[in-house]
Amino acid sequence: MDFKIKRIYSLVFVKDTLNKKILLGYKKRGFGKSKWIGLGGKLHPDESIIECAIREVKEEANIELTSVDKIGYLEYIFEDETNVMAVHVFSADSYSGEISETEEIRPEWFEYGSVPFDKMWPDDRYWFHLMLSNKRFKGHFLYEANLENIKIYDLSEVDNISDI
Ligand SMILES: CNc1ncnc2c1ncn2[C@@H]1O[C@H](COP(=O)(O)OP(=O)(O)OP(=O)(O)O)[C@@H](O)[C@H]1O
Repeated sequence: MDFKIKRIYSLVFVKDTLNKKILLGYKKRGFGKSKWIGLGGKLHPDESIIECAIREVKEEANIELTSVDKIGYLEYIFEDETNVMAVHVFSADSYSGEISETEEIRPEWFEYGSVPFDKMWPDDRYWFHLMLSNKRFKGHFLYEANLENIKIYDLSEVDNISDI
């Protein structure tokens, strides 16, 4: 039998909607090292996924989100791995404080048209346009064991947050 253990994560995209810019973080260590990613991380025991999103953004970029909107759900399966990553995706367009670099992440603003896909997780190319245009979506991606190639995937837009 093939048991999979689900690990739950938040993934937060802070947007400057006026200037059409998105905040990404250069991951300095750990899983996804040297990639540009959204902010976020593992759900801690006894916190909600929204609390997790807010905590991770504070830990990684030193800002306090004042609104978060749940916009997506993604599952990642890696060949030869027992863990499934279940990722709750959020967008946020208001915060307090000054964005600054932390031990784990170097945050930087990118114009919507200049997102560095070649230095990001390959699946981001599939759903980023949905996230940038405020669509809601869900999807599953099966990665080869090398963590570079996507073997199969599905992705769909959803109308309702409750369908995510
Ligand atoms: C495979 N394709 C992927 N595409 C897009 N984004 C991906 C991703 N895989 C992971 N992510 C995100 O990257 C962050 C890692 O978080 P990660 O560093 O592992 O968590 P956390 O900060 O809790 O860990 P440590 O405290 O360092 O152990 C987390 O937001 C997660 O959603």
